[in-house]
Parts: sequence; C-alpha cells; structure tokens
Amino acid sequence: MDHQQFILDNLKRILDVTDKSKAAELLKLVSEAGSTFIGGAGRSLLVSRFFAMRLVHSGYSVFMIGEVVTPAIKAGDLLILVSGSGGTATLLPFVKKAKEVGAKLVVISMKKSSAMADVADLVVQIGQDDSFPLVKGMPMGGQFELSTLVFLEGAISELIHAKGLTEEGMRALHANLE
Ligand SMILES: O=P(O)(O)OC[C@H]1O[C@](O)(CO)[C@@H](O)[C@@H]1O
Repeated sequence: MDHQQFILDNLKRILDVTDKSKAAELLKLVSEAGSTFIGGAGRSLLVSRFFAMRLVHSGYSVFMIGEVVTPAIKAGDLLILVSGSGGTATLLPFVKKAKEVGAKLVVISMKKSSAMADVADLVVQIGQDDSFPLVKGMPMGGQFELSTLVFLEGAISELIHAKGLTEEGMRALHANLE
C-alpha cells in the first residue's frame, strides 16, 4: 500500500466536496476586522497556527489565544476557531466572550451545526457531514486537520494572488527574532 497516496486520496475526497467560496468569505471578515484572534485545541490548534502566521505575513493584526501578550478582544474584532467537532469544551468560553463584546466569530469545522457553529457569523465547513468516516491510518481528527490545513493554505494563495503579495514583502513581515 502507498500510504502517502492513501492520505492524499482522502484529502482530495474531502476537499472536492468542500465549498471553496467560503475562503473568500473568511478573508473578507479578516480584512474587515480590527484584529483577528485565532485558536483551537490540540492538533486543530497547530493547524490554526499555520494560518495565523501567514495572515501576519499578509499584513494583518493577528493574535493567538492564550499567549501572555495577547490583548483583549473587543467589538469589531474577529475570533476564528478551528474545531472539527465544534464542541470542544475548553473553547466554548472564548465563543461566549467574543459574543459578549460584539466581536464576530468564524468556526472552521467538519460540522455545519454545533455549539460553536450555531452562533457563528460564518461556518467554514470542511467536507460534508458524511465526509469523515473512521479511516485506519488517519486516526482521530487527522482527516479534518490535514484537509483544513490545505483549505487554509488555498485561502492564503487566494489572498496572495488577489492582493499581489510578494515573497519579499511577506518575508519582510516574518519574525526576525525567531
Ligand atoms: O478539533 P476539535 O474537535 O476541537 O478537537 C480537538 C482535539 O482533537 C485533537 O486535535 C485530536 O485529533 C486533539 O488534540 C484535541 O484535543
């Protein structure tokens, strides 16, 4: 068995039924926001970090939830949560706080309805409701995490082309204390 091909085939199956127009809707909310706050749990958090870094390289004001220097979210800001289930208990207080202060909420999830999705301004559903059967070799949230990573990389490519961002310009915004 070709395990790399197996993974790529699964990601393609999921992304083929994902609504790609949601990428533009997501980017529009980021561009309209004061600052964008991003988070998730576990491997979903790691995927969200990939996206956050590229938004910084694209010139946006972005914070990861939970860093000691992360400021308060306020009206006009945007909260983006990556959560396959849309119900991870540790993230729900962030949803409540964002709503309380008048920030907008985007949930990137494999479910179109969940505790988070049901109160979101935008749900970016990766795949469809039946796109994530148990697959031996891609345990737990693996299918969601990797297909979300590719979806968000696609969104960044869309942004780069739309805004004419350059390699040099993005590199200049990359951390220089890394
Ligand atoms: O994406 P969800 O549903 O919020 O779940 C996050 C959980 O999934 C995992 O990423 C495992 O796949 C865990 O690390 C984490 O606890």
